[in-house]
Amino acid sequence: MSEVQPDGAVVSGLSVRIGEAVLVDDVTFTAPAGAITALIGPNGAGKSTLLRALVGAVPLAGQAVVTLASEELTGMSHRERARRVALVEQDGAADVARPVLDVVLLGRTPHRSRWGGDSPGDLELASEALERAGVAALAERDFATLSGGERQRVHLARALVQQPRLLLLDEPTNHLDVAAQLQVLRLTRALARSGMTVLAALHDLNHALRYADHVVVLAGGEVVATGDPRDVLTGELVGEVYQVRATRVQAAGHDLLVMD
Ligand SMILES: Nc1ncnc2c1ncn2[C@@H]1O[C@H](COP(=O)(O)OP(=O)(O)OP(=O)(O)O)[C@@H](O)[C@H]1O
Repeated sequence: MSEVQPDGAVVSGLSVRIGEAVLVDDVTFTAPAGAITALIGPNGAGKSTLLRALVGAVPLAGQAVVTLASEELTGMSHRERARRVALVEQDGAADVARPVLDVVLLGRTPHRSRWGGDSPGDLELASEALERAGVAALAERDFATLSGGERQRVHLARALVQQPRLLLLDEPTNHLDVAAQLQVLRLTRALARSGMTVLAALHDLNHALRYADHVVVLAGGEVVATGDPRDVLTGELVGEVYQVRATRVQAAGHDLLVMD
């Protein structure tokens, strides 16, 4: 499905410049609600920069407008935006010497009054998120002692308790073993099916083909294609964008890309 739904995210004319360098160049696309949009493109294409720009972590150049469910995100305070948008970064903070549960509860910060502590509802959300991310057994562990894959899933749990409408994932399967990759991709699909707008930078094009409903292809900071992954991710386009030989095949009932 790739038709535009009004309650998704609409990004229009988004650019990021640092000094003379144009990292993201006048990017326009839609991420439909209730769907996973895969953001793909070679190393250095601008994927992480774009995701960070959507949470206000890097300044925008020019006249960008970003709306989510018809509300304009650009111009919102950090706190207002954080109630609506969560980002799980590729290598989130690693050296936090606090129990995992406390790290996950940080996701409630934008919803809390300035002086409020953790409510029973917050604790319930945190334990549910730890369960869904497959790391409930780690709740009492010191976050700094976790493996890369465990940390990544705890960061995902933190993003879930933020209860975002728009979930941004930067390489969510990066440090994960194959079983954990599938668990995270299936969880992501379930979140999208429950109405969330998910925008995920993915390196594995076969994950994009299998799990994404919509794809945005970025190269050199520009959008070069958007649409249904099965239409967009042809051998020809992938070959051109990544400068490889790519062929689409069918195996075990799935579309697959084989690269050499
Ligand atoms: N502070 C900076 N100053 C100049 N260039 C930068 C800066 N930060 C990032 N870049 C460059 O911007 C480009 C986009 O980087 P970005 O991390 O967004 O790419 P990406 O698509 O996420 O890459 P990857 O797949 O390798 O994670 C890269 O060429 C990077 O070197």
